[in-house]
Amino acid sequence: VPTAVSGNPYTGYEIYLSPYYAKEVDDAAAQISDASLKARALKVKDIPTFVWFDVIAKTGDLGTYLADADRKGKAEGKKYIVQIVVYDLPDRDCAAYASNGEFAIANGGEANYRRYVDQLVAEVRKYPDVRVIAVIEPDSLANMVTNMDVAKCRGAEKAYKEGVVYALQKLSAVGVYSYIDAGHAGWLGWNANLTPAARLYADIYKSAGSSPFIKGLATNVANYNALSASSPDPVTQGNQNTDELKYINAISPVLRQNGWNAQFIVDQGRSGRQNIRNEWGEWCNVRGAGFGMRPTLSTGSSLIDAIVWVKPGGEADGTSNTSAPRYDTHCGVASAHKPAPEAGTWFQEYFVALVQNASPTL
Ligand SMILES: O=[N+]([O-])c1ccc(O[C@@H]2O[C@H](CO)[C@@H](O[C@@H]3O[C@H](CO)[C@@H](O[C@@H]4O[C@H](CO)[C@@H](O)[C@H](O)[C@H]4O)[C@H](O)[C@H]3O)[C@H](O)[C@H]2O)cc1
Ligand SMILES: [Mg+2]
Repeated sequence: VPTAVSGNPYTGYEIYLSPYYAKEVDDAAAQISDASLKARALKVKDIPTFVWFDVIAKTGDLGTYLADADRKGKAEGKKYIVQIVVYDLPDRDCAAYASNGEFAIANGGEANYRRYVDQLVAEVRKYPDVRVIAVIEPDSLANMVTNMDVAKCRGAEKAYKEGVVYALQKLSAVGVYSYIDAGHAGWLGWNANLTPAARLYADIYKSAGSSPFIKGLATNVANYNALSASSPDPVTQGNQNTDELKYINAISPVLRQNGWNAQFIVDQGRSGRQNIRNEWGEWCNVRGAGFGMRPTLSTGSSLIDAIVWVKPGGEADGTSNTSAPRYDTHCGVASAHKPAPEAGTWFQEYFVALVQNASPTL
């Protein structure tokens, strides 16, 4: 079994650029006629994002990316990281509709999920010289903290907890560094949610054997919050944790009290603009968002290993088609950019807006 580095797993490594996202951006830029806008759009190709494994059929692609990163690393005398999102729990996205997944608990979903994890692990095992960093199951455990009043979430509790622990154990055994998704300041940062959240995450960490490969938590995945806001966004009213740094500084000591010295990574892919929402709970294709802080290890906080782009900007959060099976009313609110395609599929107008609103500018 490989040995985990005690420090930041990002240090000394290049981050592999997802060919999947690079192609999406190339195709998007080809549709842009304005020369300046086109040039800015193309710059996004060089910014590392996470590859989302949202269906079991994509697990083979991990081997392709790892082989490519391995070849590049050996050719360039560099060491590469491939950033992935593990995102296929049965009854996925239990409190919403937009990202419901392929596996159902009622239809063998828990066994299918273990097979999905095993297939990812089999690919990782082939390429020991490439480092894999994984964000584990966006929204799932956060929903266990705040949405146990939703029947589908109550019904998913066992599958989510056992599934996440299984993924952590199996991925750690082949040297994958994991950051478990922990919602964001506007979700688990509220007083009522913070301590229950910290207790749950610490329990999961211990249940997974307290592996040193389980590095910590990932926050703000597919959300729009500032890392550190100069002035609080009005929607944060009532929550003293008005941005991700405040949320992290608040939850870190509670995690330590519960036996986990967790580190953090923070998604800033769509955080370039603040004050774009009417309610903090708005999450779907929020209009006015811009590409945010570029990925960096100069995070300004000893608790934060890296600023990252987890949600690839330009891939939709959910369809606005009210007759679609996965239509979620959150994708129909005033702040949601419409018309929008299905979650995960390319949303050209939204991508163009992210480029135009980028801060820092591209
Ligand atoms: O004044 N007060 O004192 C007070 C106290 C407590 C209050 O209650 C809190 O209100 C918060 C909203 O303000 C709620 O947070 C929202 O919860 C939703 C899930 O239920 C999340 O949605 C997910 O978002 C993901 C992307 O991030 C999507 O991928 C995913 O599909 C989608 O489902 C929203 O982000 C998140 O912002 C909290 O639960 C709730 O506890 C409110 C006020
Ligand atoms: Mg989502």
